[in-house]
Amino acid sequence: MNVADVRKKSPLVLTYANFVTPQFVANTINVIGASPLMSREPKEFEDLVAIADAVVINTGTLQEKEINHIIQLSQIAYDMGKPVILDPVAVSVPFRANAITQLLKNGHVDIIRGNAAEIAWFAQVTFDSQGIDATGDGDVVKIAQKAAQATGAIIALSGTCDVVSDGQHTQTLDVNIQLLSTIVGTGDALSSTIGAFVATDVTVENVVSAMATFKLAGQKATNIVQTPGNFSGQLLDQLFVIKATEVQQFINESVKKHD
Ligand SMILES: Nc1ncnc2c1ncn2[C@@H]1O[C@H](COP(=O)(O)OP(=O)(O)OP(=O)(O)O)[C@@H](O)[C@H]1O
Ligand SMILES: Cc1ncsc1CCO
Ligand SMILES: [Mg+2]
Repeated sequence: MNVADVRKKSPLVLTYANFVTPQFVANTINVIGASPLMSREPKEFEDLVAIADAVVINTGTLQEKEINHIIQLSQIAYDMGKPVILDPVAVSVPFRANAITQLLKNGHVDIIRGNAAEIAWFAQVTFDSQGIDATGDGDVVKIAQKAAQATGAIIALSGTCDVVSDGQHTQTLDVNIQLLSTIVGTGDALSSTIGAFVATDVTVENVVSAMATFKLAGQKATNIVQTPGNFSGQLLDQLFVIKATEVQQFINESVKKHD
């Protein structure tokens, strides 16, 4: 889907959110024309997944007792035919690595969205990080392709250069918008935005469409404001008004295919 389709369909995105950024994530989903809902209560997962169009699992503040909950949530989504997007925050930290290993083994994930260091963990490539941030350097195209092949999921690697790969088809969007990395939660918001854009179909094209919409909104925001506090609000405003036609033009000009 493109952003016009998202506004028409208004998909309900169910997010198992961390406790740091749910307000920003919910607002992002709302302004693009989709419908946000957050829950961490297993007793209502069946009912919520039944009405959801996509399920996003963010493990940013996961606790041990919740590992089984996210596995259960991903299985319910799979059984009901709803796409699952995983945001594996700081996955290289041992407790998190163990939780995600269990989720991949016993649950089901369609798309993994993370920064370069997080995606490198799935590809078994060394990449420097500092907690939630990727700080290293590496071949992000190769990393995304390897991670897709290792997991069977579509990979959405974000950063200066965004990369989307299913292991065979790979597309990149290399546009530097420094202010996007100053707001904590832009990655979390992007993961849930991807949920909205793949609600009807899990495809590389739909993931690229979500990432391009987000990045172009960021670029337009930096033409208006140059500081993080104002940028955060302006990013939401630009996501609210962005047109599918201008995103398509941005994709035509800036997305490269590496097949
Ligand atoms: N230097 C950069 N230039 C351009 N875009 C960037 C840059 N850094 C991040 N982004 C964009 O910011 C958004 C969030 O990606 P990022 O890789 O920072 O996620 P993250 O590390 O998971 O963030 P968070 O943990 O704060 O949610 C994406 O749309 C990505 O394209
Ligand atoms: C700062 C932080 N800590 C755990 S989750 C999170 C938000 C970024 O994903
Ligand atoms: Mg993140």
